[in-house]
This record gives sequence, structure tokens and C-alpha cells, in this order.
Amino acid sequence: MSPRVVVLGPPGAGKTTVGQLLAQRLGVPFRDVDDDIVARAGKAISDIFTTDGEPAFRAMEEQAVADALAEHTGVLALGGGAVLAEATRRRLAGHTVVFLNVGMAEGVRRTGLSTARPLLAGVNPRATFKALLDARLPLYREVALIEVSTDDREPDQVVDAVLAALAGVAEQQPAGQQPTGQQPTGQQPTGQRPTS
Ligand SMILES: Nc1ncnc2c1ncn2[C@@H]1O[C@H](COP(=O)(O)OP(=O)(O)O)[C@@H](O)[C@H]1O
Ligand SMILES: O=C(O)C1=C[C@@H](OP(=O)(O)O)[C@@H](O)[C@H](O)C1
Ligand SMILES: [Mg+2]
Repeated sequence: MSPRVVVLGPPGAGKTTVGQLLAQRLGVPFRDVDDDIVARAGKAISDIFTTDGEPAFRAMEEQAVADALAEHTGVLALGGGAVLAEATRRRLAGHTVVFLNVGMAEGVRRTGLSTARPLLAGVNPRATFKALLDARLPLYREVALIEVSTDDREPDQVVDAVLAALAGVAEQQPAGQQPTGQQPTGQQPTGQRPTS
């Protein structure tokens, strides 16, 4: 079994928000790996970072992503840093991966009021966000089938853009390799595809 769609991208891109809406529109369950980690650890992500450290969080995250990829058949949202693990990027090959992108200004605006993201809690969130984008954009693009910009779209409009982009990819693929089906798609990464 395989998730229908895996959603990834930087913090504030709307993975959790849009992932839920996308699941509703597709009529499938939604799962967020961050929630799995919190449930397993029995504490908030910010507490995991503080008491156990980022490497321990990343190890939990890699295992939680592997389990969710094996178990979940609906829409699966990953945390923004999940792609840092090479093993996770390998596991994502063949899945229908949607990269929700957000620029620095809008990403900082969307995450600014929350204390839930320990990586962005420092003195200069703009610089931190910029460094995070520089390091991760190539990784998101390496594993994604489609890339959708969220900066100037409401969550519902992002869902529309995702569904349109997936339909466009499906048209280009032979029957049996549909990107919103349950089978791996064998797709090319977004680096070779137009963005929406
Ligand atoms: N397209 C959007 N336009 C405006 N606000 C958004 C959009 N997507 C998400 N948000 C808001 O940004 C914040 C972070 O969204 P969230 O779904 O938690 O992002 P992620 O899971 O990617 O970190 C939330 O307050 C959410 O309501
Ligand atoms: O970007 C990151 O490294 C992180 C993003 C968070 O998830 P969201 O991307 O859903 O905010 C969460 O997994 C953790 O705080 C680490
Ligand atoms: Mg999230």
C-alpha cells in the first residue's frame, strides 16, 4: 500500500492545512507525521528539540515517515525537514510527492506567531528561513512530482492547483501509472517539470 499523495515543503507552506483539505477533496484520510512523532514521544515537538535534541528528533522522524509510508493510504503530510534524511528521500521514490513552496517573506509571516517550530524560534527568523530554503529547495525538488507555489493562493486555491497539476501529469503518463492512484508512479522529479 502507498499514500495517495505525500505533501512536503518548508514550514508554513501549508502542508498540514492544505493536506487536510486535499484529503477531504479526494475523500481519503489525512495523516501528519509530526502528529505521529508527538504521539509516540508523548511530548510536543518543541520539547523533543529541547530535551532530546535535533538529531534525536530527526531519528524519530525518519522512522515515523517510514512507518507512515508503509501504512497510510490517504494524504500524508511530512514535516519540513523530513527530506534532510537521505534514507527518506530514497523511500519517497515512486510516490506521488507534492512540493508546496512558499517564499521567505510569506513563510516567516505564516510561522511567525507560533512557538511550535523550534528551528524558527531564534532571533532572526528571516535569515534562518532563508538558510533553510537554500539547503532544502534542491532536496524537495529531487523527490517531488509537482511543485505548487502557495504564496498568493488561499488554501482552497492551493488544493485546486495541486489537483490540476496532478491531472496534467496523469495525462502525460501511460495507464496504470496515474499519479493519484495507489501504485508507485515512476515519475520524474520536479526539477524536470514546470511549476504551478
Ligand atoms: N495558502 C495559505 N494562505 C494563507 N495562510 C496559510 C496558507 N497555508 C497555510 N496557511 C497558514 O499558515 C500557517 C502554517 O500552516 P501549516 O499548514 O501548519 O504549514 P506547514 O504544515 O507546512 O508548516 C497556519 O496558520 C495556516 O493557517
Ligand atoms: O522544518 C523543520 O525542520 C521542521 C518542521 C516542522 O513541521 P512543519 O514543516 O509542518 O512546520 C516540524 O517537523 C519540526 O518543527 C521541524
Ligand atoms: Mg505541518
